[in-house]
Amino acid sequence: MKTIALLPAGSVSDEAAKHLFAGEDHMEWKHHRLIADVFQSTVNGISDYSVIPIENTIEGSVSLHMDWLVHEVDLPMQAEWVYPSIQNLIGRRSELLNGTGELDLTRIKKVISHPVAMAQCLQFLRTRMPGVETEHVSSTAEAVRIVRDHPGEGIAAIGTRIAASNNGLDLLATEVTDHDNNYTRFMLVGNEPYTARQSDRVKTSILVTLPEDFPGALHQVLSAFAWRRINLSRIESRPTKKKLGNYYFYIEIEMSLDSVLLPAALQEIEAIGCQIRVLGCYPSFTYEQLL
Ligand SMILES: O=C(O)C(=O)Cc1ccccc1
Repeated sequence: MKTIALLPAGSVSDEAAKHLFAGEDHMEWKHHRLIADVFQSTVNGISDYSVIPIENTIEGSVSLHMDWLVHEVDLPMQAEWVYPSIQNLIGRRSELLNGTGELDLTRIKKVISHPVAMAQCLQFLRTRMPGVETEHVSSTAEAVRIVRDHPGEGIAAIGTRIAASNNGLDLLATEVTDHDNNYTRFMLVGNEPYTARQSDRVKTSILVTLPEDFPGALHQVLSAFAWRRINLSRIESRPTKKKLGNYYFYIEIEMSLDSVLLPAALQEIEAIGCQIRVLGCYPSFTYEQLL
């Protein structure tokens, strides 16, 4: 049996996780309100894996979660997959009717949601509810729960269909994300390899800290991959949190650590004085692969 820690039932993470483990029996789901508690559950051995949203088509990196993976916990990455998030505006229809019985979204005083979900719907909010107050909460599922528990206060949530139905609320508007092709990338982290499915695409994620006072160090790092024709799918700089102006680079490599080429490239990078931390080597799944 596998135990998975994740955000609450009805969150996008919940939908996405069911998708990765579709067809698996004997799963136990441990839902947590806060992403910190999701991580902690796996660190403490209460769950085998944590499900972490790490990147979104519109918002880019979910920096808070990436930083947790780097600074707060040491849990290897075991699988990544993408999932389309479809967001909806959720509330109580009966509280928002105008004199002629029509739904009037401008009666909504405040919209609450997870910051990534909110960012996906900003245009919608701006055009349909100009000037509406917005507030971030820990997940879309939590937002819907708050709306359920505060009737008559003019609050609506952005969240999933399933969360609306779980909480007996109405879909005030469906599919309210500003762009189609709105995907979120999720990472499964934990101490055991993920073996439920195989993918022919295997990636390796590393953190590279450059030596100080070494002009052109980043160029050398990149060239170690370039001349071997190793493809990189992401490179991002993040503060080390130790000194202002010090950064590490998060790099995703389209190659397994078991290959001949990649360990050689990493050795070359270490030889110029860089520090490397391998965050994981894992299968990568597209949405279609998991259908
Ligand atoms: O809040 C949720 O439902 C989450 O799982 C986080 C999230 C929010 C929006 C897109 C993807 C993940």
